[in-house]
Amino acid sequence: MDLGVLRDQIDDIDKQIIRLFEERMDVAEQVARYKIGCGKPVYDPVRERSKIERAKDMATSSFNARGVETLFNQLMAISRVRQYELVAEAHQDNFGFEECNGDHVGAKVAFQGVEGAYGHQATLGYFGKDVECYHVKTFEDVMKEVHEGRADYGVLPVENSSTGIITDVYDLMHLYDNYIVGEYVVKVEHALLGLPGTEIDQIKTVYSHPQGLLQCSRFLDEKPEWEQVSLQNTAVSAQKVLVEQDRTQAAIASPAAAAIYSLSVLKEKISDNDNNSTRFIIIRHKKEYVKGADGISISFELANAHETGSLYHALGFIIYNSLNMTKIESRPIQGDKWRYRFFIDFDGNIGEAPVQDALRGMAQETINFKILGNYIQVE
Ligand SMILES: O=C(O)C(=O)C[C@]1(C(=O)O)C=C[C@@H](O)C=C1
Repeated sequence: MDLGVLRDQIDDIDKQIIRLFEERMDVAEQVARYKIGCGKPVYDPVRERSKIERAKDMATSSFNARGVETLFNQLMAISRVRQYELVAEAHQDNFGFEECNGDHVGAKVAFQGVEGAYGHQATLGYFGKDVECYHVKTFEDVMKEVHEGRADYGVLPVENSSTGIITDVYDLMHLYDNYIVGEYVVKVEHALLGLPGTEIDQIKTVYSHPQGLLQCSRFLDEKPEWEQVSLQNTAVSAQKVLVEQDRTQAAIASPAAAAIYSLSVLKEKISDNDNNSTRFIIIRHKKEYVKGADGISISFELANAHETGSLYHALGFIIYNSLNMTKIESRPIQGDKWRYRFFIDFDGNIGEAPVQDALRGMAQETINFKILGNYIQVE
């Protein structure tokens, strides 16, 4: 047996496959034009399922039947991507998002916590001083302030570099009709704060946001006798220590909070990770994006989540449009056991054709699809 001869045979077969593939794609384009004309959706799962069953039946072994299934799944996925491209050319649409200049002078901005919280730092860092900022109690309150129009913008933490995503905010982003218009990263430098004159040995109770306690777990592991109490916010914790005037209490919060609440820094830099940073999103009750926006966030659910390749197919629209996916998270869907909602970030601007094509494809082939926003990413 000669390898060269066998490879020549494979090359000949491949040539035929390529010719037939191109012929198939030509017909798929005609189907797309027909569908554009009558408004029929590109994706037809019933046709795809019956097509795959028939194709499998034509195979002569069970191994080949599985191969045919994979092959036809891919062929039809590629065919759909091309069809979506043609749909995008026929209907340029920004999914209701409008380009804006991002001017926010005089705007009202809501953040969660109290003055001196990391959310406050993010607000000042992103907007500067020419906005009117105020604080509310919970993340959901921020969502409501923005949704009901009392605030023009809201500021919410979504992710910490050491502990991962802030799950409550992810879940809320899906529930409220608000959109991400920007992001800001705050370097989190936790410190142990107490009343002036307090010795570390006197401490019995330490307050912080659950994330603050988690992010300083190595330091806290050395103090097993301390009671750890979670509060809404790091700055609320500092405020509590000031109000209660009890030297057995301490707070984990920022040095900025120490200055605001007249506390002393008993020990600085107690985070497990020196590079501890929190990413905040800036939200609005408007579908808008600034020129140069280069990051898109979306969320969706899969109708057939337990079918092999369903997530892969949804993500195929990002890959086939040569877009760079930067993040994927999943969250359980409340009340729906073992079902998940996916949150995906990828690079791009909503005005660009490949982005519109990917969005249109995913919107049609997933359920509860939402474009969460298009904004300028922070490195
Ligand atoms: O038959 C159609 O409606 C097509 O668009 C063609 C095709 C295919 O490539 O076979 C592509 C997408 C549909 O989901 C089903 C099948």
